[in-house]
Amino acid sequence: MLVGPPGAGKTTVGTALAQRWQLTVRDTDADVEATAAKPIGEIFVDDGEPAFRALERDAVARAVAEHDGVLALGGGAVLDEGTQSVLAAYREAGGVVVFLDVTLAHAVPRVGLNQSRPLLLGNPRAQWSALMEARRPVYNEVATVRVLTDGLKPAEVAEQIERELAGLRLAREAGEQADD
Ligand SMILES: Nc1ncnc2c1ncn2[C@@H]1O[C@H](COP(=O)(O)OP(=O)(O)OP(=O)(O)O)[C@@H](O)[C@H]1O
Ligand SMILES: O=C(O)C1=C[C@@H](O)[C@@H](O)[C@H](O)C1
Ligand SMILES: [Mg+2]
Repeated sequence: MLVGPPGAGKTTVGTALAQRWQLTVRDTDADVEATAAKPIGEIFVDDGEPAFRALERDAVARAVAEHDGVLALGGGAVLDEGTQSVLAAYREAGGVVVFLDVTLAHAVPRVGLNQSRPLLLGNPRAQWSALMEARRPVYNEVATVRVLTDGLKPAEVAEQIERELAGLRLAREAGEQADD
């Protein structure tokens, strides 16, 4: 499962990982849009952020229950307490949550002025910065591992995630042997 701020590359890297591992990727933003039958920007304008967050909460719970593959979460999904419990259960069951990290200087060119991110409208730089300052502790809290994506191509991020997963697997196996 990939979490992180807008522009971290959750959708892009999630797709790359799914291709590498011959799995499918599920993106909760796409699920919310399918449920609402309109783009995220329109949900925010027509129905407001609380309505979007309620759809997102359900989308994450359904995705975790139904999908056995790569999961990319919407950037703000982890703020919801119900979702935090779902993620805790996911980790408890052996699922790995990866915090795709990125700094402002690298995130802004990636998100650009794209109108599809309603929370960044106006001043994307200031909005992204404020949002990340508030969320960074939450991303760290819910994640099993953190991967800094600055200066890395999506394929290189995917390789770094594979290395982190291999390290985790070794640590878990060593822990199991120590328990025996
Ligand atoms: N490591 C990277 N290096 C350069 N560009 C990247 C990288 N990862 C993603 N991008 C580009 O940045 C843009 C945003 O990426 P993406 O949509 O995957 O981010 P996201 O984390 O899913 O954002 P959101 O939270 O808004 O869904 C895309 O144009 C993508 O091609
Ligand atoms: O960071 C956020 O709060 C968001 C990120 C996107 O993935 C979308 O879920 C939406 O634009 C809100
Ligand atoms: Mg995305």
